[in-house]
Amino acid sequence: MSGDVLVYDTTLRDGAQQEGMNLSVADKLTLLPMLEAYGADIIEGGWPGAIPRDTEFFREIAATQPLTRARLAAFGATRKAGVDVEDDQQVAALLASEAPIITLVAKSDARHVAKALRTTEEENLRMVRDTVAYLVEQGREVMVDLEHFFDGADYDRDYTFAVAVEAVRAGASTVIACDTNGGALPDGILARVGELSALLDEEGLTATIGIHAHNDGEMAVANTLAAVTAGAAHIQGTVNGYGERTGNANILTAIANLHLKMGRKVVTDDQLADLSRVSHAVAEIVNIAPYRRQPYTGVSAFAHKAGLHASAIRVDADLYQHIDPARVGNDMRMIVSDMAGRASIELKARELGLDLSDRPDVLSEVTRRIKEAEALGYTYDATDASVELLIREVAFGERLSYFDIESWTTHLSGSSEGSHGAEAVVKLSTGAGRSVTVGEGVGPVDALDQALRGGLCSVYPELEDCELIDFKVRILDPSAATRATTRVIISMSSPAGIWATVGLGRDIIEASWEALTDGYIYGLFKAGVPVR
Ligand SMILES: CC(=O)SCCNC(=O)CCNC(=O)[C@H](O)C(C)(C)COP(=O)(O)OP(=O)(O)OC[C@H]1O[C@@H](n2cnc3c(N)ncnc32)[C@H](O)[C@@H]1OP(=O)(O)O
Ligand SMILES: CC(=O)C(=O)O
Repeated sequence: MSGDVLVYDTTLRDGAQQEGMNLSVADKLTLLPMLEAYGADIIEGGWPGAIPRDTEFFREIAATQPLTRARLAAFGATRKAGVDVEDDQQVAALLASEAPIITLVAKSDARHVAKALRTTEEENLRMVRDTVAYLVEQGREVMVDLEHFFDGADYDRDYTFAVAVEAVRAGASTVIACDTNGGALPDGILARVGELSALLDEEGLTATIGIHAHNDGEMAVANTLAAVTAGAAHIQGTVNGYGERTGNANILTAIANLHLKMGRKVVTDDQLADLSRVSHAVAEIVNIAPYRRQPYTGVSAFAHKAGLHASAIRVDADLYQHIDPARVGNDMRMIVSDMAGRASIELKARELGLDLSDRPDVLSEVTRRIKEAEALGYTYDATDASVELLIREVAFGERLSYFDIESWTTHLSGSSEGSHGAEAVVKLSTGAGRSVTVGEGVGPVDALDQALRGGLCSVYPELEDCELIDFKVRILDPSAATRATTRVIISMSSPAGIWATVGLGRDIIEASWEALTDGYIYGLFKAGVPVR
């Protein structure tokens, strides 16, 4: 354990219970170093014996021993009612997993014992006792997830607490109070965890108390922190809060709050500074787009849009941020929009490497043009490349110039049987002369892109590696039907990075053409090609 609260990661088990998440064995193996990187002390790998992929995962780990620091936990249930623990196939599978830690889920709500297990309260206590004692005898560390602990305690406090005591008496190192249905509030968590801690003391029992909180009331992180305040020294959660239904406590947010706000050294400073990278890397592997507004690690977590904020931030960044974003590996960003003031533009320019602090005329002109353009329908929130082209144009008195477009045309051919594709012709001139290029594509924008690339790449080979990776269309005034204004945002990538440009037009082709030409201009600029 790096600090005074142990971090137990259940991304690979409870995280994988999220709707739409489907982790292969290879995915789980790829995620392991990421979970270790942010400072997980224990990684729960899944439920061997229940889920064939998890059985395979534990086999792989036993064979390859990939963990460098964290310990591995296998998750499973207590023995079945009426079955000897030695004969329970799922308990046997937990042992076969070779995981040094086994986390058992035990019913701790009397209603679940009656309705879900359909057994007696006494038999459930025996199931807990037998399974914990047996696994401890076999040399495993055993932790017990007290399922529905908080709801159970509200219904029949004595029974819920009796299950916890039974687990500790049988040898469990840790009992985890679970808010399985995710509806608890911090006050209740604080009280119940405090009572559990006091009860274990009264009984002369020693065990770590843990917390496992679901997010159904959007309280999972708050509840986790409340439990720590009440004496929990083991927190469970998942990267980015993945998990069953609305998810689990986001372990990254919980760690950042504990470390930076509550003075609990849960991970090292270096691990803390890796939180943002891990959040995004894990999102890539599980194939779920990162949540931009995720606290601490989201790309918008330290992004400022309002002009008034920017004007104060220019003097002191801490005036409008709750922590220094670098502590969690994130960055402050300025967003330029019609809410910008001159300070926003100055800070954005600084981000781009331009000092405009003594150019009030430029700041005013860019601000004016941004507001005017946004009123027409342009958007600059997510199109930094268009913002940079505009700032440079105003600051240096002319647009970056690599080519002149003489004309472009495109047409789509079709018949009653459907569309047959599109063709475009682009006539342009560069320093190397005039060219006329034909492009063919699946649609008119694709054809225009092919023709433009064709004309440019022969002169600027730097564009060979540049590709169009995303294309978003928005009709701004749909009530105007076919006369509506269309906005297109195009994203491009090259070895130099990813950038986005915006175009506006009376139709999708005109809007795309503007975004496309700006995209290539920016690509040439990013590649360091000198202007004409
Ligand atoms: C709160 C949580 O998120 S816990 C984690 C939940 N995760 C999962 O359920 C994912 C993996 N689960 C599975 O693959 C399957 O549900 C299995 C293999 C565990 C069980 O499958 P099946 O044998 O077909 O049973 P089924 O899923 O229908 O019902 C669960 C059984 O476990 C019993 N059970 C539930 N909790 C416990 C427990 N803590 N201890 C012992 N038995 C339990 C139920 O009473 C039920 O028994 P029954 O078959 O005699 O009615
Ligand atoms: C164990 C578990 O996942 C829960 O109670 O929510």
